[in-house]
Amino acid sequence: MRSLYDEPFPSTPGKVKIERTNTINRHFHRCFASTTTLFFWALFFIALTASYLSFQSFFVSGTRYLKLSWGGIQWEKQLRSSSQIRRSGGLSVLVTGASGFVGTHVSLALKKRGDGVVGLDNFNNYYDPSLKKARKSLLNTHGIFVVDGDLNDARLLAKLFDVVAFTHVMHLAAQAGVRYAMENPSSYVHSNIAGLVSLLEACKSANPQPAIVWASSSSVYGLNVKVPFSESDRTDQPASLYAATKKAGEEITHTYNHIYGLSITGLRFFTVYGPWGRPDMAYFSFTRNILQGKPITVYRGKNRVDLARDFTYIDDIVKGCLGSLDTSGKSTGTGGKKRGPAPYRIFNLGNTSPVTVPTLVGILERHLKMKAKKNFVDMPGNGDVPFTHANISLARRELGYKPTTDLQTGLKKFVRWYLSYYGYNQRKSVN
Ligand SMILES: O=C(O)[C@H]1O[C@H](OP(=O)(O)OP(=O)(O)OC[C@H]2O[C@@H](n3ccc(=O)[nH]c3=O)[C@H](O)[C@@H]2O)[C@H](O)[C@@H](O)[C@H]1O
Repeated sequence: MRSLYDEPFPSTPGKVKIERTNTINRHFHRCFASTTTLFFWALFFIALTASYLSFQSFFVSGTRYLKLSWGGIQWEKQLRSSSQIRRSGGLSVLVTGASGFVGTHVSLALKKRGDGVVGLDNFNNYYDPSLKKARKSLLNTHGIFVVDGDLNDARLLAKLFDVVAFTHVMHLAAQAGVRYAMENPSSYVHSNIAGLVSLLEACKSANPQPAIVWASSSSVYGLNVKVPFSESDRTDQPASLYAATKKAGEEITHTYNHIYGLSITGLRFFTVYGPWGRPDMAYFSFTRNILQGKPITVYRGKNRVDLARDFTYIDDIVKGCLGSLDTSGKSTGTGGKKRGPAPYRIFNLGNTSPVTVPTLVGILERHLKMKAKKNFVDMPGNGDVPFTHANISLARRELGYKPTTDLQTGLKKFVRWYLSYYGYNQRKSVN
């Protein structure tokens, strides 16, 4: 007797000869024998897949909701307590990039004088996040709550403005670093362009609208050769993507000032250094390498000319930031509508005395009591500029800005902090 398997499979289900199969197989083939039944099965499988997918997406979004690092009664309580103003005429400030170098110092200074401060930081890993966490702990011990979140999270920003009526935003969150822009260009667009717009959108819709003070950069002067750099000088020749995104930020904030009446102050920081600084910056990485006996690379410009920077100490920058907040003037809009013109300002915050990079190395050698192993290398074409030099007349006049710390003194304070933070006296390794 021939079994079913001896029969060749029919090419068309409708042509199956049912009488030559057993009962079960007959049913099986009948099911598939008509196009109507096929259609039914196809529908059934589509419905099954669709319900699986919708269940999965419900499950994923549910999990995401549960994992949110912000929200809830306790979280809102922390926000309110942190933003509490404790002096008459005080400010309530949202500090973005609060666990960054400048953000930490500005937050502490504001809190110290009785202003309310809430921090926001995404704790990204551009440099050692443990340093950012340590800064966050420092802020916590001073009663400053730092929200773990990203500028591009519009829901989070809306919630922050919902819970606290911030009078000011000190916007310091950014993708920093001039040379890293060639390695990771999209991170500059994400933070310095998209993140900025997301923040401005939230500020424009907030009621009351806060005044905004934000960090631009000396790098916007790019290939400008007129010294010292004044705010009215050319800034349309950026040398790096970092500089280009900061310049774009100046244009974007102008638009929001013009359309929505947001009060805007942009600060062009000149190579800020000091305790709790950024490990990617030259003074910091030079210190680390000198202590570890590793060589450092010192860039040189055309014809072996030394590069120079208008290195500015953190305490001076903090004074400039607070002066800017205090004099910012009000935003004029409500509910996303402009009611009148609002201030739009840009200031240089520098030290006005450029120092060459080899001189910086010499100062570090003296403070560390160790010799650096220097490798001089021609400046690579990676976005660097040969020198920076700030004209600060405008900031002096409008903000009362007056830097008082020279590089020698500032680096001494930095080295003292560095040795203590990394436990270097106990010969703990530094990464
Ligand atoms: O004012 C700004 O707007 C910017 O300041 C800072 O940029 P820069 O002035 O480039 O500081 P930084 O990297 O410390 O290099 C200092 C000098 O050391 C030289 N340099 C650097 C590294 C190295 O290995 N060797 C070297 O010679 C280098 O060629 C340069 O001459 C901020 O990082 C940036 O985020 C932005 O805020």
